[in-house]
Amino acid sequence: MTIVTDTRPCSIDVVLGARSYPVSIGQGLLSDSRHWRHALRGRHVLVISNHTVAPLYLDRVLAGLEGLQASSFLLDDGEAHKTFANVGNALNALAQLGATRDACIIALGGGVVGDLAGFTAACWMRGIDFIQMPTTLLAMVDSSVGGKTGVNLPAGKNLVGAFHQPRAVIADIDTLATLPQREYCAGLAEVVKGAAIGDVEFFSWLEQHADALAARDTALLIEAIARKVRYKAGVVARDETEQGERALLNLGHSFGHALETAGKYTALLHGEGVAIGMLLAARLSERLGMSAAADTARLQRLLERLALPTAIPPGMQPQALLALMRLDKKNLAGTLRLILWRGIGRAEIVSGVNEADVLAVLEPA
Ligand SMILES: NC(=O)c1ccc[n+]([C@@H]2O[C@H](COP(=O)([O-])OP(=O)(O)OC[C@H]3O[C@@H](n4cnc5c(N)ncnc54)[C@H](O)[C@@H]3O)[C@@H](O)[C@H]2O)c1
Ligand SMILES: O=C(O)C(=O)C[C@@H](O)[C@H](O)[C@H](O)COP(=O)(O)O
Ligand SMILES: [Zn+2]
Repeated sequence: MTIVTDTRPCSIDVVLGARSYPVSIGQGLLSDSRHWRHALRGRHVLVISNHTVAPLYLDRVLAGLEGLQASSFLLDDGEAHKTFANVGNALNALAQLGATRDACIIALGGGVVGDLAGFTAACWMRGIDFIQMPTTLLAMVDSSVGGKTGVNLPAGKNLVGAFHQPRAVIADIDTLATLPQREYCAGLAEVVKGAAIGDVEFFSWLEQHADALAARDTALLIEAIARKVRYKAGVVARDETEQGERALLNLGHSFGHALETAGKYTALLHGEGVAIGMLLAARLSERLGMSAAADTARLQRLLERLALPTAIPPGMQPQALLALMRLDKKNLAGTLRLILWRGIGRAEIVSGVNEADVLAVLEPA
């Protein structure tokens, strides 16, 4: 067993030419504005957060904005509020602030806040700066990195959006102290996803340390965040706008997004949908002769040890889930295009997947 004890801050670059940016991971980063204030170019700053996170951490950020014209815009909490209407409300807050083109939005919160704030930044005056300050594990390891921004429609997840990269990502792991355990575990699902797609050694490392990670060991957590961010940064640098390889980061998401939508964004957290979705993708891959049952079993065991759900919640109908999957953004020419699995560390984009095979894995066992 490898022993991990290093808790020093670290920084990982997302390399995208003139739009490159650092992802800083460590403790005490929000309170010490020397870590992020240099990324602000103009005078106007709008901090977008929500009614749960703002009472906990907004004062730390506002303290670092002294001397600037800053205000905040708060969302109600939850995935159901990642809407077009709220982008409109946030844009109005920018107008009220008198934000010029050198203004900056700071996204302080989880993936919902980050996706919506990033999209708002992409829209205001056709694009202004934004900084991601993720406060959930999921946002630290995934949504704050890579520039996918957007909102949901009643018809499905993330159907409207833009690629718009942040100027910096500041992941202050002190904020995780207040994160509920269920949300923490949902973030671990996106860590497992990275390993399942592209890093067999990382997958074994997660198996080795699953219990300590679930118990939030600080040094292991920093290492896990850094490894996942490094992996994602590499994929994004090679394929920023998902012309190819980046689609692999969607392992489990065609199923997962359908599950989240079917649950009206309240039954399952995003990471939970991804956990179940990865297993369904693994079972479908097995059915198509692409992967072995032993790999599916290893994936299921790891997810269970991280307290993640592995079964479709009762009452969700296979046909209804399939209908939602038909609207997934990866599909082309009216056929299903899914990310399937060749076993631990290897995923693949597969076009023209037969709907009968998908239905077979959606049926209750
Ligand atoms: N853009 C991307 O690449 C990308 C990647 C993955 C997920 N996503 C999106 O991210 C969203 C999921 O993000 P999430 O899991 O962070 O959910 P979330 O933003 O809803 O946050 C989860 C919950 O934790 C609360 N919270 C946040 N920080 C907290 C803290 N420090 N202490 C206490 N409570 C805190 C929030 O108020 C919320 O109730 C989904 O909309 C998903 O589609 C986007
Ligand atoms: O960054 C990516 O690329 C991802 O696919 C990361 C996913 O974990 C994330 O949930 C993303 O929002 C899904 O994107 P979408 O294009 O399927 O909406
Ligand atoms: Zn995701």
